[in-house]
Amino acid sequence: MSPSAEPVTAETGEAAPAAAPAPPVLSANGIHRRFGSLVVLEGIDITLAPGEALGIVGPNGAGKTTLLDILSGAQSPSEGSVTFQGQDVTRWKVDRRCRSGIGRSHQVPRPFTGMTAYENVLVASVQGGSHRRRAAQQHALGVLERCGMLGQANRPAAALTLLERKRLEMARALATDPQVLLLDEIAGGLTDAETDELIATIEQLRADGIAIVWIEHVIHALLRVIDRLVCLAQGRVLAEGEPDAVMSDPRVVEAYLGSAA
Ligand SMILES: Nc1ncnc2c1ncn2[C@@H]1O[C@H](COP(=O)(O)OP(=O)(O)OP(=O)(O)O)[C@@H](O)[C@H]1O
Repeated sequence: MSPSAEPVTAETGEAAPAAAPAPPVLSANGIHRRFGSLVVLEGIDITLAPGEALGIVGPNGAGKTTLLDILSGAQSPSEGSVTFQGQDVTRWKVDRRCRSGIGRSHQVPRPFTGMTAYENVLVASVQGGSHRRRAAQQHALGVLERCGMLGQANRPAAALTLLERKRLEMARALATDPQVLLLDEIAGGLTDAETDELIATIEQLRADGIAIVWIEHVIHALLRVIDRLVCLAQGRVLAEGEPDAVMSDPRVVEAYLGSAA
């Protein structure tokens, strides 16, 4: 046996070439977004590997939600493209991207308040997923269980606590069977104990192989889950890479926390 850590080929005994990294499941390529003369995003390139958890931070107004809107199809870029599983999906609307495997939670949960938690997830399961009626019912119950919401299945959405509404928001996104889940400030306003519960759920989704893009101001929660971090400021990528390194980058400290180290 070779003492080298490199794999060797049987025929030649030479080191085998390293396996190529998996192509990104989702990428934003040269994204610009303008509203009239206001430039909100200016040449953003990001990639998400299969099963990866990518965090996005940045000061208020940096363009984070606009970028998530462009990834989900809620907005079109002024320039640039979005690629999902190797396909250019830039012109695809939200519903088509959703059915194809891009799920999204919103900063402000938007359940149908007159429906129960179960009915909310069922609607998402039927409309966003590819489930027929009976399968959709089973699927909705499974998703509620995955999000720790089975006990609240029959409660009206309007009667849920903040944590439960956030869980329901995630469940509605999951009901569409996403391969990529886009989370927009899901931890805001929760207690530490509630944040722990939410993180456990998100970690389980990761363990199930779902890739995640997570925008968050609650940095300590984000850092417990993500593999890689991007900091946006004034519509540009200010820093990108290993999360702790990005958070201690002096440019990030100055831009995001508002004070030089
Ligand atoms: N529809 C719009 N028309 C005009 N300006 C907009 C529009 N949507 C967003 N903006 C502006 O774009 C900038 C970026 O907004 P965005 O919501 O993407 O920032 P953000 O980083 O998510 O901020 P926050 O952390 O406060 O949620 C802001 O200055 C905002 O006012």
